[in-house]
Amino acid sequence: MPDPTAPPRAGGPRRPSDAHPRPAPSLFGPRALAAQLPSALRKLDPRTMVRTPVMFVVLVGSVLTTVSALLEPSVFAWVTTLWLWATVLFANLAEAVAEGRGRAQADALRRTRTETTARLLRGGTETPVPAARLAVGDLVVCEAGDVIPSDGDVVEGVASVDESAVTGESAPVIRESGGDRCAVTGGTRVLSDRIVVRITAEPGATFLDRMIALVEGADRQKTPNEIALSALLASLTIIFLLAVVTLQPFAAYAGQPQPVLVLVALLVCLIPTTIGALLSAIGIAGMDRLVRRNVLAMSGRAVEAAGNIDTLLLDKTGTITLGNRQAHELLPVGSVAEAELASAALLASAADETPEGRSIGALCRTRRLPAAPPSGGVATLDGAGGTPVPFSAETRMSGMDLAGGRRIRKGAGSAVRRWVEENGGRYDPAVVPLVDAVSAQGGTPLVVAEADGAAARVLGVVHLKDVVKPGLRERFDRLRAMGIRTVMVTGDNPRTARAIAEEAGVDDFLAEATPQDKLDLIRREQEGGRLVAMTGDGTNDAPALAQADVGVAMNSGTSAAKEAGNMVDLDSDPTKLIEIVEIGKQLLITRGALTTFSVANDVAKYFAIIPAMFSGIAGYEGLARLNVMGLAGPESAILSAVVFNALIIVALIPLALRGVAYRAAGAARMLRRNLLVYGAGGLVAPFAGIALIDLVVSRIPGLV
Ligand SMILES: Nc1ncnc2c1ncn2[C@@H]1O[C@H](COP(=O)(O)OP(=O)(O)OP(=O)(O)O)[C@@H](O)[C@H]1O
Ligand SMILES: [K+]
Ligand SMILES: [Mg+2]
Repeated sequence: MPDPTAPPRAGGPRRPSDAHPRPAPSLFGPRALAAQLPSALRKLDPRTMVRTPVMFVVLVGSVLTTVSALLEPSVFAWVTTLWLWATVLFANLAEAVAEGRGRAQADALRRTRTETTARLLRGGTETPVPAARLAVGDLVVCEAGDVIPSDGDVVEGVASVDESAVTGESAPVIRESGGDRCAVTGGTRVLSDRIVVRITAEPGATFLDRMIALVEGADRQKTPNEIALSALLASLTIIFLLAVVTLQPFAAYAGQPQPVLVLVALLVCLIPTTIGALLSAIGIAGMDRLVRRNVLAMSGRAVEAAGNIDTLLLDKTGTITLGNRQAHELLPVGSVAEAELASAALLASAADETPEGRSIGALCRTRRLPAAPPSGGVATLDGAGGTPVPFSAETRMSGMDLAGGRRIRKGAGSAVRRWVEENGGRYDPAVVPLVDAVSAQGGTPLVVAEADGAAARVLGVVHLKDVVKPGLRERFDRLRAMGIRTVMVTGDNPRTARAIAEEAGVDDFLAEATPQDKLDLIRREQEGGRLVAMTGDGTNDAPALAQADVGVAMNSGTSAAKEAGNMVDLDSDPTKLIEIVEIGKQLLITRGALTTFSVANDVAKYFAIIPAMFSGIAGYEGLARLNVMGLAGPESAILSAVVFNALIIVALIPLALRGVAYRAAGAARMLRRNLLVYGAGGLVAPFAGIALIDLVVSRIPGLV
């Protein structure tokens, strides 16, 4: 058995710092681009392309120009056609590169998902079965050295577990039955001791499977913002399509109908191909940036919401504190002897599988109190037997009804007070200062009381001690600077809550909160139009995690919490939300910046092509004055615009994947700055770029 008084490690003292993000596999060099060429070619499938309407139009255009080049071959026709195909390919390349990074990680994860044999426990005997045959509810035994065959909850025992296969963190963590640290992940390895695990995942639907699907983007769906933007881009495309089609009668009237090739080139230059090509890559890259910080976002929608969070709710135990509340001292009330209190506390914990319950036995053992059980189990019932009353977050009590009629309870002061009074007793006022003293130190007081036939009475207090995670204050200060309000919610009493809230530096707290209260608090915030993030680890946090716009479950928490949230933090660091918010904001800003750039870009290209198309037509000499760039000739101008339009996609892939630089201060100011930089840049870049390309293109023999 690990020493229960040893410093806890579960999700704990890993510094809540700028933990090093996982290194990104090779970035966007020419080699990385070339490596993704095959996947980019595979994406030419029209069924895939049609999901991006803008690029689908370019694909159709490329087919049209190919046909026209075949019918009326010329150097101009073929070179332009080639560059139109390149445009489509570059768009696919952007997406392929973005996905490629996840794929490398998925491969690495797959390698850890080796074939394991589980030790299935049935009727007290063990049978070896392949992990893939385990069903939900099966019990399996895992001992030191065993790979845990599937996800589950520890129902018996305590063990240290190496979770590095999943989290990348080599320090072992404690997993134990009963509390908020009972969940184990398939593919991780038990380092010491023996645990019995109840399987909670269907084969093929384990956490590791989900993680692989996630980093691969297997079931990626467009987010609401992406859908809205796609719709906007699609309507712009239709408008320009109509504009280009109606141009033909004018040109014909002027005596120079334009060839299909030129019309397609014009259309492709006008529609927002840049953002159309990069949109999905931007979204994938955002998810990928989270993964590299050990956060698994189950949906892109959650990442977007994170960019706009107003309120962050944090659960106290296990999230703000290390989460291993341990019995630290026994405070008998009045004339009660310490041994009497110890004996009652032990009986009340005899069947309490929570870490708090078990720690009471451990305390009595280290203090060598007479009632302490010799070893192993928590307490013996002296053969008397009894009915355990398990702990629940609703009642905030646990205890035992002994066969002889004696009933013992321990729990939160307010809960035990009610119980004592309901059982005809008087809540001894002498216990109040004891409770307050424990609370003032940020500890959790558990009041112990008994009822034996006659009136109930209070015996004393068990001081459960917990430690606030280091380094939280500065991180909450940073959240405040980002305009995010932090609220701690806890089932503990208001005094304890206040002490911990002050020590950790949160803005506000809610004490004596039941799971329903947590849920109501989130709903209230949301009704005010605020977006709420919640960080939690316990089963009783699950409803709140599900209700929150961003629900970040600690990996150290229960499976219920991990199922309910839309993100899992593998480092179990409550302040990870800072990074999550930054990545969300960066995603939104990047998308906005590139959309601005793309549209501004297209406007500029208009001035390159229209004068070229109409140049040389009698009666339209005036348009030639619009040829501000002084391009060599109509063909060269059109081709240069098409080439620029294609190259700008490749040039912006790194920006789309890396995201625009994000600084915490003033999101509104940043937005304004970006509009200026990317809007003005988008207008100017094509003029310079097209003029330069024109210099090269006009030298192609046979073009003009
Ligand atoms: N094993 C136990 N037996 C009896 N009472 C307990 C036990 N564990 C906790 N309590 C009491 O119940 C209260 C609520 O505990 P719980 O762990 O549900 O808090 P919570 O809602 O998860 O909040 P947080 O985790 O943020 O502290 C505690 O403050 C304590 O007084
Ligand atoms: K374009
Ligand atoms: Mg909790």
